[in-house]
Amino acid sequence: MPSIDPQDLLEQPELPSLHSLKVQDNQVITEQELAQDKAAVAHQSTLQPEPTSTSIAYSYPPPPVYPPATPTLHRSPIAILASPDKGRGVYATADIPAGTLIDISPVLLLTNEEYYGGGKQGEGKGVEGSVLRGYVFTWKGKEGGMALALGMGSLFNHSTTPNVTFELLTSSYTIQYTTFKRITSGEELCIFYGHGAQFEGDAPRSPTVTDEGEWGGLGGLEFGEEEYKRGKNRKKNAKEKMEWDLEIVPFEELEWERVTNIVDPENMPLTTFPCHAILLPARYAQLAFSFVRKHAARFDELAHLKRVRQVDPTQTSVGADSCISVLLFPVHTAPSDFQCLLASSPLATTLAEADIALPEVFQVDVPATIARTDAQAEEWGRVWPVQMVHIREGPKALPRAKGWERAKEIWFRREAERVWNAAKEAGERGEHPIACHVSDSFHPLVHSSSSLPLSLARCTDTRLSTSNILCHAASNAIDSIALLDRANARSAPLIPGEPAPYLLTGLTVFMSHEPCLLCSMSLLHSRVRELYYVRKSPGGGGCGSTYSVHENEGLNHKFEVWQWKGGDLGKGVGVGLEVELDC
Ligand SMILES: C[S@@+](CC[C@H](N)C(=O)[O-])C[C@H]1O[C@@H](n2cnc3c(N)ncnc32)[C@H](O)[C@@H]1O
Repeated sequence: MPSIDPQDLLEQPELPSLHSLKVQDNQVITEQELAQDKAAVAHQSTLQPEPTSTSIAYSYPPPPVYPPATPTLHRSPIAILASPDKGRGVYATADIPAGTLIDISPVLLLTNEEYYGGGKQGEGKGVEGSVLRGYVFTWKGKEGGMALALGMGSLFNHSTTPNVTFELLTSSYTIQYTTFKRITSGEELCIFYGHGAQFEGDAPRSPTVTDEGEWGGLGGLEFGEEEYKRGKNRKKNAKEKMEWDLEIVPFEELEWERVTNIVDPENMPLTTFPCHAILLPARYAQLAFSFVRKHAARFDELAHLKRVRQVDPTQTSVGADSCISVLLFPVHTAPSDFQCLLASSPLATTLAEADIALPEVFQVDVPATIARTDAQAEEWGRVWPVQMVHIREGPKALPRAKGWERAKEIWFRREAERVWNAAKEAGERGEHPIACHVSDSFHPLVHSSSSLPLSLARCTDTRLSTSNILCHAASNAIDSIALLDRANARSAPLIPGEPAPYLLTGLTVFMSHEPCLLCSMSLLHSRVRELYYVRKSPGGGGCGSTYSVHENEGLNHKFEVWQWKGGDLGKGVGVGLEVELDC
């Protein structure tokens, strides 16, 4: 455990807070070296430790031998396992993305008096002489002294190439641990105790950070897509790459299809229903309208249609100069005795007075909906003249999306692969093979194929291991986001106008399988922006299979849902995990 605190070193150079301080190699440390050391350790807290040739070493006692695994009730995908040479260690039980807050440990403060037992530093009196020497952090709060992290926080081992950073939060008396690289399942989670950390039993060494490249920080997410690599290699400069990123992949070429029952009105095919109509000389039209108004169940049923159609008089037996067809009633709502009513109507009387026989009523198919484009109006108008209302015209109309930016398309494919593999791994661990990942949403202004949205939570179903039927993957993910929010660990949105962090507002969810009805409702209540799943869950899915929670008219939030249709192309996404949802 780092018994050295960056602030402490900076503020109290004469009293570096080492528990067992020995000077290695060089007996004398120059001020310059000390300053370098302080800067290097301070830098560690900003995830950028610098290699140093420091000769300070901190001696840690060897650990006792522990059982292979220590039980713990923990929400992060981490476990306490015996490490080959470091006692116990903290290990990832699932892939954890960079930037995931994995633990918040409360601390127990010890005064300097208690810690040093009234003696001097290095004398080994008091707590310093106990095994806790290897566990305390130098506390930088106003109280000073030492802090013992309770729980998981005391179990992170040291590495010169750590993957977890920590922050001492003096106001809440906690320490927060956050991954700063992507961690694969099974990997040990280590922090950096400080340059010069020396473990008893180690051969004397001059600690150095050998692989600077390992330090990625939050911005250094790797990007493994073949397509991207190919594209990137092809593109010579930043401008070319940006253009390549922003090229639009048309909807028809995407490996995803939208799960929706809502038909896009502009692409809607012509549908019709039968209507009763009558052929009349035009001057009697008003009488026909009055008749319809008097007897129609609902007059507005035909509001999207023009009520009359011009007819070529040479084609009719009515024999009028201007002849029209007039719509009377839709067949399905016409009064059953309307022919009798018509025969005794003012229209019939007036026609008789003009010595015109009452024309026969005939049936005609008419468009079932209003036209939304000029093309629809023209095509459908040949069936029967139809009203038209443009929905995407005028100065405020947004241009219609034709597809996704290539970078976005690559991201979605990669996330589909990741969530599918996470589900597979969960299955191999004996869980239900279902996974759910939550990320910031893609925005072409701030993201590119080499700077993709940040992943915020990666969870799998844990119903079996927790014996808790509520621990579905999506519920676990919603919980993880709530954990981040409780810790105030989410950053403000980068894009102006984007919602501030609140539940899953503005976030994108990837799932291996369509969520069950319960999880679909949880996602809806969480105000999720969009959901992408690989496989449908025909037995109990709530976003397309048994129900479409995401576009239910009666609910106060809607979100887009897309399903992977890439089949088993690529890397086997969508193959081999049949899941029977039991709810
Ligand atoms: C904070 S504890 C870490 C948890 C500890 N391994 C345990 O089982 O309780 C620090 C102790 O772990 C051991 N340790 C941590 N990092 C180590 C490393 N890189 N090599 C050897 N031992 C290490 C040392 O015994 C040290 O005193």
